[in-house]
Amino acid sequence: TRTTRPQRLLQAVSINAVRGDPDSVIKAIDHFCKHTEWAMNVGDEKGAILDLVVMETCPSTVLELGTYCGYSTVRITRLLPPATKLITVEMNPEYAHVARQVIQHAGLQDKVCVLEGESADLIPKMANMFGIQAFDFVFLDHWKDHYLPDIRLLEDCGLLAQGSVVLADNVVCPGAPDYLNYVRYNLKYSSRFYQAHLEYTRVLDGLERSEYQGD
Ligand SMILES: Nc1ncc2ncn(CCCCCNC(=O)c3cc(-c4ccc(F)cc4)cc(O)c3O)c2n1
Ligand SMILES: [Mg+2]
Repeated sequence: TRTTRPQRLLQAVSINAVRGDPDSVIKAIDHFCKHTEWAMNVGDEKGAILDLVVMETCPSTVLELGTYCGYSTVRITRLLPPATKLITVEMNPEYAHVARQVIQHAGLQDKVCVLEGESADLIPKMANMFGIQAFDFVFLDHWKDHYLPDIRLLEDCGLLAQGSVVLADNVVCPGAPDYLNYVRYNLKYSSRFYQAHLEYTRVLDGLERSEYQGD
């Protein structure tokens, strides 16, 4: 039977990337997506903005919703100090399996926990599962119409604290209008937009950075 796109992406990583070298994994995926087959990774242009926001946040607890093949997981985790942990949620078991192998190829498996399931089901269990109070950094890259309900759920579960940073991918394409409206006009957030392009294309897109101001 035909391979899937994530399996073909993983093959490109195993052939072209150096084991234990996250930057070579990132380069191998971007090369595959630019020259062989488009895939919905955050990509190199938006990825550079993601890097900057992560570095300025210096988070010790990170949550990612929507792992896909683990590209942004590797981008974020490679910037984190040793003691930190990143929890990433993926509901598609096949994507999760590929992501674990991509993350392992990068040598980052000890800093990452790939959780399989729906964000709405897993978020309420996270405080107990991991003994955490709040997330310093959250990257939203799952169903675009789940961004708003899930940021509200994070608030209700007390998983956002003053200074927590939420970065959302694709706020222009495919778009998350209800989410943008909420974070831009709600006094609980200080929000700003980073104009960019849809990964590997010239289509306009962007990231929204929203800092939680506390209850
Ligand atoms: N609730 C829950 N909990 C956990 C979960 N884990 C996974 N999911 C489901 C996530 C399904 C993939 C989400 N990502 C996208 O749909 C996406 C799409 C495009 C795109 C596509 C075609 C175009 F023509 C233009 C742009 C570009 C992007 O950068 C995207 O990130 C979950 N859901
Ligand atoms: Mg995305």
